[in-house]
Amino acid sequence: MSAAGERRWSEARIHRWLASRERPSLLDGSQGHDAAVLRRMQGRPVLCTDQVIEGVHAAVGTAPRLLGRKAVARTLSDLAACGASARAVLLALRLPRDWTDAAVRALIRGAWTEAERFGAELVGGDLALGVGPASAAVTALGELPGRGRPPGRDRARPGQVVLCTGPTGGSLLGRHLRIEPRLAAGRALREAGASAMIDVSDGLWLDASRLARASGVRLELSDPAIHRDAVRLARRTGRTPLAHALIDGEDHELLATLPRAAAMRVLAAGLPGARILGRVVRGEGVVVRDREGDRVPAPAQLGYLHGDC
Ligand SMILES: Nc1ncnc2c1ncn2[C@@H]1O[C@H](COP(=O)(O)OP(=O)(O)OP(=O)(O)O)[C@@H](O)[C@H]1O
Ligand SMILES: Cc1ncc(C[n+]2csc(CCOP(=O)(O)O)c2C)c(N)n1
Ligand SMILES: [Mg+2]
Repeated sequence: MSAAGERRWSEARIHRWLASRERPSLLDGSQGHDAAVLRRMQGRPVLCTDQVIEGVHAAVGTAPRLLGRKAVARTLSDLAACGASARAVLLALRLPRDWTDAAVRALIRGAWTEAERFGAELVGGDLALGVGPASAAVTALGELPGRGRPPGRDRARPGQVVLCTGPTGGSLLGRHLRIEPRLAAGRALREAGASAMIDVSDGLWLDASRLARASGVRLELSDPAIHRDAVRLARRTGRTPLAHALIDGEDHELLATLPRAAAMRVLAAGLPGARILGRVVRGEGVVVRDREGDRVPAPAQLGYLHGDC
């Protein structure tokens, strides 16, 4: 990471640079303090955390700006699965000794720019020297307006349809570094009456199975939308585009269950790329059918599981 003549990063210099940036408007306490005291929000607070590790979530040598962007985007995607809006993020960095000041600043700027794109502010974080690969952990605070029960993984009900906000597969070709957290879609789906939601991070089949298991139902999916990246990747791997669409992961589309009439309304109101993939029935597990209506056999690995790949 360090180029000839460039200085290796120092915590003191990064802190000074952070102190010089504009004060986040959500901050009620002082900037750069031990903890960020925030102004009161109207809705319910929603919290989640996620991380990006070099070599695991992104190839070693990925541009620091993209690491920061991805760390925030994948965390905001979990807020989207609750129908929440993003408000604030914290960024904890573990950085190798040979990174430069410029690289560290690029990562942090990548993170805060991504947060701001969705109306959230970077209000704090942590910096530490790490032995081994870089990692960026993001904790996000969201806000859930209204009073109704938020969507869960455990509230899919027989009779509902299954909706997915976009095509899946082939994210490893580059889309996984430019995740689009579906915050607006998550809010629209919750308002329309989605009772269960999950963001597809580990693979459509695996995440659908999690939703099915938590709810005690079966999901029947047919002819899922295949991203063009899945078709491109299939040419290299010898797998089918459908297999990539079902198991690749890091799509970060939302999978939601809701009454059919509500799904039709939300689609008619405008959710580009979204489509009804199937239905919720009594039973367990996930059944997938291809375009011809033939049942797709479940692969040995339904998606990405740390420790099992
Ligand atoms: N180290 C941990 N300590 C406490 N709870 C955890 C820990 N790791 C995961 N969980 C909880 O387990 C549940 C499932 O975690 P999982 O990582 O599958 O969800 P997720 O955050 O949506 O994943 P993704 O990283 O794909 O967004 C979540 O409620 C999460 O908060
Ligand atoms: C270098 C490199 N190798 C593999 C992958 C693919 N990958 C990594 S983590 C993950 C699932 C989501 O993670 P989590 O369960 O932590 O949310 C997937 C599909 C990648 N992006 N970069
Ligand atoms: Mg998730």
